[in-house]
Amino acid sequence: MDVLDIAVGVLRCEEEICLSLRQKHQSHADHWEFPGGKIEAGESIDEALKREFIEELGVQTDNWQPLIEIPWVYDKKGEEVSVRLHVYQTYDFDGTPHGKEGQLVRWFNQNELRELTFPQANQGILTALELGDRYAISGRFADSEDFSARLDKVLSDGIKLIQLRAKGLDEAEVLKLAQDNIDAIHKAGAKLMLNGTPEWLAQTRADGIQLASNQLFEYDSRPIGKDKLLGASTHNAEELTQALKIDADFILLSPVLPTATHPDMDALGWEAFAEMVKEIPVPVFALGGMKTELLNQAKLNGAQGIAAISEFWK
Ligand SMILES: Nc1nc2c([nH]c(=O)n2[C@@H]2O[C@H](COP(=O)(O)OP(=O)(O)OP(=O)(O)O)[C@@H](O)[C@H]2O)c(=O)[nH]1
Repeated sequence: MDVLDIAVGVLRCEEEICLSLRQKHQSHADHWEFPGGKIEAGESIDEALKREFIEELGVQTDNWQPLIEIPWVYDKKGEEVSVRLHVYQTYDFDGTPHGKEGQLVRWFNQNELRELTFPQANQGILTALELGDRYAISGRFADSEDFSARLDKVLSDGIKLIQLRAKGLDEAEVLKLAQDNIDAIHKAGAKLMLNGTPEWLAQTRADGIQLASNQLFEYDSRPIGKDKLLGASTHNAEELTQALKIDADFILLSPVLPTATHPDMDALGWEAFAEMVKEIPVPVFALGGMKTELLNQAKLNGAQGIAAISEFWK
């Protein structure tokens, strides 16, 4: 099947994002979209974005940075159409965006986006915009006071996504840790993922659950509501497929590099990681041997960012 390569641009101004409403004669009529369009033969993604923003919105743009790449297959009047959305973002533009093709163009605050109707493939873009590029997983701690102190350090480092993982503790102890620390996490504008079950999640104000790879196969469909985040931990193609089947919002793929936490597992390496991520329409964090200085390399290989225990949990 031929794949249509589409350049998609997230134009940002402080907390706001510029969207266009698709018109009656287009597919996905009356859905909001990030402006963009098909990449023409011989054009780079950057050139396509600059051209589309002049043609559709009358603005000059620059400094486009990659956000996420989304492979998707749409059904168009009974025929399968395969697209690859190359999603980039920028804050750098000149002029006032307006609908040059008669379309409605509007700025929305980022936290209004979940209320709007988008083409289905855009779910991964919304998640990519909401999650940061560093995901801290809790490691060792002596007691609850020590946990809070280490968590404070993570938050003061500006990390916005944290997983509470405490394998030695029972349900009541994990839930208590979540309850005792959730206000500090939310105050810092961060989100808490529980390494646990949907039942645990229901008893807390945590923002989502992170399912271990073996848990993924306990479900045939998404085990929690859309108002919470579903993270899936994976190591191979089979687990990735299952993660998508149960509608995970984002994925951890590991081990990318050798890691002391799982010395028995072979590392994937960046090349295999990038190949696998290319097939995934939601954000994927690289895990295993990750260090802050590898963040750019992770992004170049298609990752949302890096996840780590020892690098972030000091
Ligand atoms: N520009 C843009 N396209 C998107 C988004 N999400 C998404 O699935 N797409 C899909 O990517 C394709 C965009 O192609 P286009 O903008 O050049 O073409 P078009 O509207 O004339 O396409 P059509 O032939 O599907 O009506 C469409 O199939 C569209 O549904 C998005 O946020 N922005």
